[in-house]
Amino acid sequence: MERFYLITGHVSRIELLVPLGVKLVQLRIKDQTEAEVRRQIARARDFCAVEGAQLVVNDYWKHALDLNCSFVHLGQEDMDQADFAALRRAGVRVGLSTHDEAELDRALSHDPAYVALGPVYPTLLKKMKWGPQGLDRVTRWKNMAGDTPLVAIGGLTPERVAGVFAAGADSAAVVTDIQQAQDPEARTRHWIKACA
Ligand SMILES: Cc1ncc(COP(=O)(O)OP(=O)(O)O)c(N)n1
Ligand SMILES: Cc1ncsc1CCOP(=O)(O)O
Ligand SMILES: [Mg+2]
Repeated sequence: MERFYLITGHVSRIELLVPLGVKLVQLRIKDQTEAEVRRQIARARDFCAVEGAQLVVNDYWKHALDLNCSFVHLGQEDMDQADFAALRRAGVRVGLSTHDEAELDRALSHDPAYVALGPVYPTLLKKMKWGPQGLDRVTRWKNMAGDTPLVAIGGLTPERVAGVFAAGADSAAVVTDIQQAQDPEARTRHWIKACA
C-alpha cells in the first residue's frame, strides 16, 4: 500500500498536489450539493486517471458506483447505509474507519482494502468522541488486522510519520497539516520525502 495518503476537501487541491507525486488521494467533500459532489468526483476521477494516482471517494459510495470510481472510504455510520455486495460486484475497493476493537472486528468482516485507525494524535479537523489513540494502539491494530493494510490518521505531520510506520502502520493519512499549510505544495513535497 502507498505510504503517503493525502486527503483533500476539493478537487482543485487534487489538481494542485497530485502532480507533485501523490499516488493515493482521497476526495473528502463535506457540505456541498449533490450536483457539486458529482461534478467534483467526476473531475477528480478523470484527473487521477491521467496522473496515474488512485482516487478514493469518501462517503459518497453511490456516486462512486455511478461514476465508475474504483475505491471508496467509509466510516462506521457510512457503513450502516452502504451496499457492500453492490460495491464488491462492481470491483470497488473499500477502506474503513475504526476506533475501537468492536469497530475493527466489524470492519474486518467486510474484507476491506485497508482499515484506518484514528485519531492517532489530537486532530483539529473535527470534534470526535475518540481521544488520541497513541502509537501502542497502532501496533495493536497492526497485530489484529493481520494482512489487511493499516492506515494511521489524525494529527499526523512529517515529523510524526517515522513513529507511526515504526509502530506498524502501512500508510499515513493527512488532512490538516497540508490543508492549513502556508505553502501546501512545499508541505506535500516534505510529506512525500518523509514517507519515502
Ligand atoms: C483514511 C481515512 N480514515 C478515516 C476517515 C474518516 O472517515 P469517517 O469516520 O467517515 O469521517 P469523515 O471523514 O467522513 O468525516 C477518512 N475519511 N479517511
Ligand atoms: C477524519 C478523521 N478520522 C480520524 S482522525 C481524522 C482527522 C483527520 O486527520 P488530520 O488531523 O490530519 O486532519
Ligand atoms: Mg465518512
